Amino acid sequence: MSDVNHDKIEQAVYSILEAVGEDPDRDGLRDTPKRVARMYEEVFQGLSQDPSEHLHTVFGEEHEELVLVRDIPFYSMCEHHLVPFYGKAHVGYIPKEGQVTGLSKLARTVETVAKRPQLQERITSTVADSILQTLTPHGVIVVVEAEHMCMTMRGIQKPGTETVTSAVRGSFEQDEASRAEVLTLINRS
Ligand SMILES: Nc1nc2c(ncn2[C@@H]2O[C@H](COP(=O)(O)OP(=O)(O)OP(=O)(O)O)[C@@H](O)[C@H]2O)c(=O)[nH]1
Ligand SMILES: [Zn+2]
Repeated sequence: MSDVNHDKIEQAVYSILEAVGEDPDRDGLRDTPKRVARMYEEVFQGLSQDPSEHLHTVFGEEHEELVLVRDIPFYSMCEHHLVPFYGKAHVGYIPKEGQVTGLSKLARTVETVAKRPQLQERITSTVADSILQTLTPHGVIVVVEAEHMCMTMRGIQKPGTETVTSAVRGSFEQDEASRAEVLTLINRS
């Protein structure tokens, strides 16, 4: 259930259009406040979800070695400028005691966390910590690569720059070899 208040968004968008010198009542803009309200409900739907809720599906499979889902595409909204940033997340973990979750659940966790006003660093650490707390694996590693529209279409205007963030938990923190293995697998084209 979403807590997004459509009326408030519509009023705010109407005011913004007025404030930039547009006529919010002209034909092309008349429905824009409603459209933006629907869009915000969609792109911020993660605010009403718990990222860990997806991870309770476990299979009891005794696999205590690496599971890596790489190249999970995501779209998020920069909390500073409310413009998109987007890219790929790579999620790896080493399950413990049969706590193996569904592969799609890792992508769902990324989706829930991304669909909020966000910082790339917080997406990365929230996904890692949700997996750590829910599945209590030996280790978790999350790498996120993204392009930020606030750095391309405005401001410093540097299209093509890519920001890479990582969060490393548990055994990956000490075990350099397994960390290197995951990074090699992530970068393999
Ligand atoms: N660390 C981090 N910074 C981000 C992220 N998204 C946007 N930013 C940065 O947030 C900063 C906000 O800086 P401010 O000086 O408050 O705002 P601004 O004047 O619009 O900044 P400029 O983008 O440099 O024009 C900028 O440096 C952005 O590049 C993110 O996910 N992580
Ligand atoms: Zn920004």
